[in-house]
Amino acid sequence: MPDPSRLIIGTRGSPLALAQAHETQSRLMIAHGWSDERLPLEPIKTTGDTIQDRALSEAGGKGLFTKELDLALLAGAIDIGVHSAKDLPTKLPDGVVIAGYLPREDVRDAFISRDFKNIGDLPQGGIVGSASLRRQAQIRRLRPDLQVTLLRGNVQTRLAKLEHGEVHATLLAMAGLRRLGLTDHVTTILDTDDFLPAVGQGAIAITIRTDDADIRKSLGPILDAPTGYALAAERAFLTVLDGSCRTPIAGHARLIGDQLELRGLVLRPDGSEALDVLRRGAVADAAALGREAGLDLRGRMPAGFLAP
Ligand SMILES: NCc1[nH]cc(CCC(=O)O)c1CC(=O)O
Repeated sequence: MPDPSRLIIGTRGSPLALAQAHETQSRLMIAHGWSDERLPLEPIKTTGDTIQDRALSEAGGKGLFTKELDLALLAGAIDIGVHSAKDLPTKLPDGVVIAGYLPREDVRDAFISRDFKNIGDLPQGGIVGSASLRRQAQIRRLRPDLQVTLLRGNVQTRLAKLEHGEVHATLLAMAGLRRLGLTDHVTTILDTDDFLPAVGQGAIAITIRTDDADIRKSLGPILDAPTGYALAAERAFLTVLDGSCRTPIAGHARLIGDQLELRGLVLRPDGSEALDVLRRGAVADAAALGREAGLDLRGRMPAGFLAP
């Protein structure tokens, strides 16, 4: 086993990002018996962290959260990047690859409200806050009468805005709430059959320099193979459909025995139309499964379905 004197963990500075970096750090400490001094955290501010006034889909999308970490990795300022897999673009810069994923957390979304039990219980014309096109479109699909407003900021900020009555309800990933110890706020957990998560939701991806065999080896014991298969299918699915980050897309794969099952969904932003796909296949063909599911959906889409 390679034994670097230090393995620098790059992370964003948000509370959720730091929680994920700490989880990575403690898994490495346990796996190798290393001290935390050998696994320093290096918080890095990203462009995405500084944009608060617009939807990120307008400002340039997912890469805004990862570019600075990619550059730090390539410059050798950090040895690994810890990311929410959900926020990682399908295409990473040359020289950066995903080494793998930590065991996946809860993939589901949570409905959170002070006064109402679930989406169906919200009053006519009620206000739901979410910055996610996927959540906005699925809410509109279920309840065309609701008003959906942009609710940005980190998880704690959004919960505070809900508390102050800015919106009747919001949706957040269970994974983030669990990692932050905030599950007390959850009103109802939404089943994946009713509300499909984002590709990668609940998974932590670790990026490395492509040629860094030693670091890759050090990560081996903490990476989770089943999560890797599911994410290979989901990310291949997203890659086929990823013409625009303004298209609401959802996708979730899970292992059933040695089979992988993938559900995918694309919607019009106003929720007026949705197309879904369900595929099963061998784990070994995870990426092909995802690609075929994406191509299937693409073939069924009416012209103009994918936002430009
Ligand atoms: N885009 C923000 C983001 N990125 C990852 C998570 C939560 C953790 C996860 O989904 O893995 C969140 C917050 C949320 O969607 O509630």
